[in-house]
This record gives sequence, C-alpha cells and structure tokens, in this order.
Amino acid sequence: MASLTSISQSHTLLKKPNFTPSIPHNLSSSFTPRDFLFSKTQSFKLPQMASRSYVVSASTTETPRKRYPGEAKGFVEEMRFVAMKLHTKEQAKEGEKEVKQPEEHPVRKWEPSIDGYLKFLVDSKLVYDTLESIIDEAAFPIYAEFRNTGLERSEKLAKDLQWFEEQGYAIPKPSSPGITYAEYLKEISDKDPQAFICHFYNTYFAHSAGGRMIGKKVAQQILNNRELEFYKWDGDLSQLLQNVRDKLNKVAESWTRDEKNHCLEETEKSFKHSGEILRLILS
Ligand code: HEM
Repeated sequence: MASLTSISQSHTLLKKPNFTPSIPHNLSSSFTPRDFLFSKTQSFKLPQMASRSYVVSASTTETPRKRYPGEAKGFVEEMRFVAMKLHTKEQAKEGEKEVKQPEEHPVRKWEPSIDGYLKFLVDSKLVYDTLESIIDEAAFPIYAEFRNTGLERSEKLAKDLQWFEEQGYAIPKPSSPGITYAEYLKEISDKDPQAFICHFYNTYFAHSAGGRMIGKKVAQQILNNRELEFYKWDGDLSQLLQNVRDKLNKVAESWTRDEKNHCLEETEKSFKHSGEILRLILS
C-alpha cells in the first residue's frame, strides 16, 4: 500500500498566465462569478496565488479539493479576486472587463460636472445611510460586528453636502440609481446576509481604492483641489480596512461553500448598482 504521497501541482499551477476565466464582456450578460470559480465539472487552472502542494493519502483515497482563487488567504481575498476581474483594464490593472459605460473609461479622461458630482454625492449618501442603518439595526447578529468600523461615510457626506449648500449650490433630491440600490439593499438585508455582506464589502472597499482616485481627480478638475470629508477617515485607513477584513474573514468561516459562492455571485450586482451611481458624475 502506498504511503503518504506528496504531489506537487506546480507544473500546472505556477505557469503564468494559466488562469483564463471566460468572462463575457458585458455586465448584463449571463456571466456569473461562478463561471470562474472552480467547479467539479470544469477543468480549471488555479491562479498563482492559490497554488499549493496537495498531500494525498492512498489509504483513505481522499481526493484533495482544489482551492478557490484567494481561498488560502481568507474569504475577503476571494471577494477581492472576483471584484478585480469586474474592473476594466482602464480602471485597475487586474481588470478584465471590456469598456462599455462612460465610468469604465480611465478616470484621467473624465469630464465631470459639479451638477453631476452633486447627484453622485447625494445618491452615495442615500446608499451609505441605508447600509449604516441596516448595520445598526442588525437583522442578523453578524451585522452587528460591522458597527463603528470607522469606515462609515454617512456623516462625512452630510458635511460635504452642507458645504456645497453654503457655497450656494442647490442640493438635488436622490435620483433613480441611488433609490433603486437603497431599496435593493433593504430588500436583501433581512433575508440574505451573504448577499448583503457582498455589497457591504464592495461598497466600502471600492470607495477606499478607486473611490479615492476619483475624488482626487474630480477635486483637481472642478473643486479647486478641495478635499471632501467623504475621502477622509478618522485614524489610519489601512488599519481600519484590515480590521474589517479580519471580521469579514471570521464571519465567513461559518458559511458553507454554497453560501460563500452565493456571496461571490452577488459581486456583479454590486458593480452594476455602483456603476450606475458613478455614472452620475459624468451626467
Ligand atoms: C471608475 C471606477 C473604478 C475605478 C477607477 C476603480 C479602481 C480600483 C483600483 C485602482 C483598485 C486597487 C487595485 C489594487 O489593489 O491594486 C480597486 C480595488 C477595488 N475595487 Fe475598484 N474601481 C472602480 C470601481 C469599482 C466598483 C464599481 C466596485 C464595486 C462596487 C469596485 C470594487 C473594488 C474592490 C472591492 C477593490 C479591492 C479593494 C481592496 O483590496 O482593498 N471598484 N479599484
């Protein structure tokens, strides 16, 4: 009988690029993140970051399970992996989506307007108000883990809108992209915690990455370089983000693989809604 055998997969896993998810270049297509998750029926090559050596025991005939991209580092890395693929190359270097919408062009080429930016800030505030009240009310106990993370944006946005008002700008009412997204978040939050957590992660982490780039560029172009409160955090942002990553990883440890996949599959909706709100800047 064979003893423990260490099987190195490196000849198939470490060559680059060997991970070629097929992502139709259209957000409204039938694509779901499951398309580039490992499935039993799919011959799938893992990306470099997920490579490892399997140890199989011939005596138990146990087949090692392949890991999902990012899985070795924790569930946040899985969510990040799916999110990065849904960017365009122009938005982030890990992106793979084809440019279809105005906000998918490089931010440096944007031509924002104050009116459009105000609509974006108003709709963003509605979304953050909604996320933060859902977390406060905690319909599911896991939501309470994400109270007072320091990432909250609602009060910061209120200050920014007050500043615009003091400058003589009329603050618009929330528009359809923000209202639709807020309604959707409320709807899923009390019946589908995995989907809700996906939106929570994507909204706060997107803002800390691409969101800040956008804020800086728009400030240069139309706000005389004024840095809005929306882009300021009390404390060290990278530490605040890390604390939230740790909590998200912990929460997801109790999820089944199906629940995790369900959460990952929600990423596309998060991009769709946030993309519609971002587009307001260019309206
Ligand atoms: C103009 C639009 C956008 C731009 C320019 C942009 C750009 C970026 C960049 C440069 C990064 C950092 C990549 C890195 O770590 O090297 C990033 C990360 C990320 N983006 Fe976006 N992004 C945009 C829209 C979005 C949207 C709509 C979402 C989803 C709602 C999103 C979700 C994320 C997430 C989850 C990360 C990972 C953050 C982290 O690891 O901390 N992004 N984005």
